[in-house]
Amino acid sequence: MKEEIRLRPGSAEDFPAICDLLGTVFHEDYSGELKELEAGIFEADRSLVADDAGQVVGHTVAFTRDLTVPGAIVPAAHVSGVGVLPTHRRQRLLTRMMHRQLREIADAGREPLAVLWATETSIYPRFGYGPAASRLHLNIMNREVRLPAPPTEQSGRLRLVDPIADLADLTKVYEQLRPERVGWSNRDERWWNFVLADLKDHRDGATKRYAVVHEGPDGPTGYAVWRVKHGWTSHGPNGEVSVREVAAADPETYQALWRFLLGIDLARSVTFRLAALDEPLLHLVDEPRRLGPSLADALFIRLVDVPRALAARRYATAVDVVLDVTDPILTENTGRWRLTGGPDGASCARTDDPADLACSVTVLGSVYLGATSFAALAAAGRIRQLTGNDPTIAFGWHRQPTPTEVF
Ligand SMILES: CC(=O)SCCNC(=O)CCNC(=O)[C@H](O)C(C)(C)COP(=O)(O)OP(=O)(O)OC[C@H]1O[C@@H](n2cnc3c(N)ncnc32)[C@H](O)[C@@H]1OP(=O)(O)O
Repeated sequence: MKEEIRLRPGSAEDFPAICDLLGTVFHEDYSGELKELEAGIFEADRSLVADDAGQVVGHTVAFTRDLTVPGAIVPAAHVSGVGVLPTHRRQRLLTRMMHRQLREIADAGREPLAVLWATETSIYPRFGYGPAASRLHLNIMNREVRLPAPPTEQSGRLRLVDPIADLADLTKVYEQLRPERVGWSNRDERWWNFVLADLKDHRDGATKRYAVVHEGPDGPTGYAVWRVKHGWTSHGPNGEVSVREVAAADPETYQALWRFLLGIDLARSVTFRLAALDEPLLHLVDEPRRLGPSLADALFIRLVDVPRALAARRYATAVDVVLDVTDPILTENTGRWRLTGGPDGASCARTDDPADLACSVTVLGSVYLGATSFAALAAAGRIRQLTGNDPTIAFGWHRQPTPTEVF
């Protein structure tokens, strides 16, 4: 009789087989540079493999990182590297791996949240992950948009740097901004290397990565990272600038960086895949239409420990609401929870009081970052509002999340 496929913790010895599996499921070559890069962030003790008689046929990993949420930085399991071999699909291996991984995260007790990027939007809501942050993909006709003229008295200047050699400047800015930027993850040296990696296979004929730092009187106030793909048509130059990341501490820096990126010579388009839904550039150029925005999903959030997660973030206004939550996987989350709090903090505890609204744990994931409203989900029939006590405003936040990296 065939043995059941068993789930077991991964180990350093499994790493080559895991890379082979990721290469097969993501249709990418996971040998060479990419394998080395993955090795730098691999957490063997948080990887989970499906083992079919000694063959790795499924995998997932949870990276140990923190995530900025409204008003706080919270430990969040960053789930990634999910795949099942084509020969083993639709046999519930993903389902088993997701259930086990969530149970392990919950039992370890470090992280009240899990977060991921999905290859297909429909995969993860069934496991309690709600789409919590969207992004804009900008495809900018750079010659068709104008920014306001720069101020005559500029306090800063731009300096071309090497993204790796001058990492200290980028890190300084990133760390200064991170507490306020919902959707940002902490980056130690390993993660900076991962994010800024410049694999030849990923360049698609473009240049290496460049970076520019905006230097103010007291040090760096922002940076941008990009590359350019050379292009030429019968009309002349047709280069494409591909922006990886822009971070700016103030409006002058933001304008200076975008003026620079949109003005790169010999380029006729600028793409930026990780713009926020309320990206300030939309309010800066004279022709926002020419930014060519299209909507895409970004972060999915899973509340692993509902009361701890709800108490960890802050709320835009005072809130006192009883939520009736359903969680078929981590059943300890199921039941009624009273959330009280506001802009200075919150607490959440079990209650027998009647509920103001009833929803799934997936819905709580969707509203957690303040980007999706309870009211919109109620209008879609995803929430049952049972009383007039509607927490939509309290759960909102003044800025949309700004996802900065796909992990
Ligand atoms: C965070 C990340 O790493 S995202 C990366 C996800 N990985 C990929 O996209 C790589 C390519 N795909 C795969 O490796 C696999 O198809 C997986 C991992 C997505 C699914 O693995 P499986 O073991 O086949 O999933 P499983 O059998 O547990 O299916 C569970 C349910 O999800 C559904 N489902 C599975 N894959 C998909 C998909 N790609 N799109 C939509 N629904 C899906 C199944 O239909 C099933 O639904 P049901 O419970 O109603 O019957």
